[in-house]
Amino acid sequence: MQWTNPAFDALPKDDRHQVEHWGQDESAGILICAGTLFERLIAGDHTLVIASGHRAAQQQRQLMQALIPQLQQGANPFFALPKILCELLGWNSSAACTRLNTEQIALVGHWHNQAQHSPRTLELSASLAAPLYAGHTSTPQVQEWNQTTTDPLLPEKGIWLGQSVQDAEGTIVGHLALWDTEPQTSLADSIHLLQLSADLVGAWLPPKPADEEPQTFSTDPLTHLLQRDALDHALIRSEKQHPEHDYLLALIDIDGLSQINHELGQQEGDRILCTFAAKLQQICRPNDQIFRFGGDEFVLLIPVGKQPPPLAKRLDQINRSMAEQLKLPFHASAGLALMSEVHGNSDELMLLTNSRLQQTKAQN
Ligand SMILES: Nc1nc2c(ncn2[C@@H]2O[C@H](COP(=O)(O)OP(=O)(O)OP(=O)(O)O)[C@@H](O)[C@H]2O)c(=O)[nH]1
Repeated sequence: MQWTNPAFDALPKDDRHQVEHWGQDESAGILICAGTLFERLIAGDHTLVIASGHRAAQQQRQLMQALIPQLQQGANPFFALPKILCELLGWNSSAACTRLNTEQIALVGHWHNQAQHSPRTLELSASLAAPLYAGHTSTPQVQEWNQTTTDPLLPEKGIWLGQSVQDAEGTIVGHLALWDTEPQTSLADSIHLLQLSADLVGAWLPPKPADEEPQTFSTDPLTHLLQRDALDHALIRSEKQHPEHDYLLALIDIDGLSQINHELGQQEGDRILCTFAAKLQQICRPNDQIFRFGGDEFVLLIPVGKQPPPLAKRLDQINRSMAEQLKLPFHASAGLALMSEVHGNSDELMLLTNSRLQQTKAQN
């Protein structure tokens, strides 16, 4: 048997002998040598030896080591992954988006030039990822371009890789992307890691409860958020899951929307409602639920792990970022309460959050 292959030739002499010897021995199917995994496929008289890149395996391990602890601490995988992928693969930019509705996606994680950038809502039709959402495909997309594109994130030229994220039922719920003007990394390694990341996120997303009839709920035409009927349903479900699982309910109310409408017009009021809704969505982790409860009221229903999430701090950040973005004074008040405080009674939970909201508003 003659062994010819640049990768094989690059092995130290002793390792080459070991691989050659193993290649002729038909008893064992796998060899690990010099950190590389060799696998043998036999078809008739022909033997094909496949070496799985040592580097790919290392990158996969590093991905798990970086991502899993963050997931355990309650991080949103869509927020965490772009930084992890850029640092592992050496690309300049990465994004992880979730589908908001048929026209919009939420840019949840955005790592660019070694910094995390703010979440925002993007138009799906302008994104290079639009074809990923059009068909139920798990095939990655590769695009190279030399002129300005419609995608607001992309530079004037470069290479873009995109991979859809599907939930357990195969529904496309978002995508991951990498781009760079001149990528220095192997495209094959990058695609491979992007696919693995998408599979991990898909597996991490909460499964839809099997014991329930699928139900459709109305969405609010302005913000595309679920409404009161869906909140009632979610509260009954969380009531049933208590006391094994606790939930944090937040009732959030934009202060002075009627004044904004009066001074700046209804359209500006609408824009503020949509921007605020998108920012609330961006702080939601995969198991969190968000609803538009009334005109200027929103509700978050959040499963609580070992500790309640730092929601009050996140809402403060949203207030600051709204004021900065709108260049207007902006404040939304919140009343928070745990299901365990009211012994699993969701009606009382709503009353408690409402009274806390009123207390907070009275102090502002
Ligand atoms: N632009 C816009 N305004 C809305 C919408 N739905 C409700 N509103 C307005 O939101 C305001 C809600 O009134 P209030 O409950 O008094 O709230 P507020 O003016 O924010 O006052 P506080 O909540 O007490 O701070 C009303 O003026 C409604 O017209 C909407 O979809 N778009």
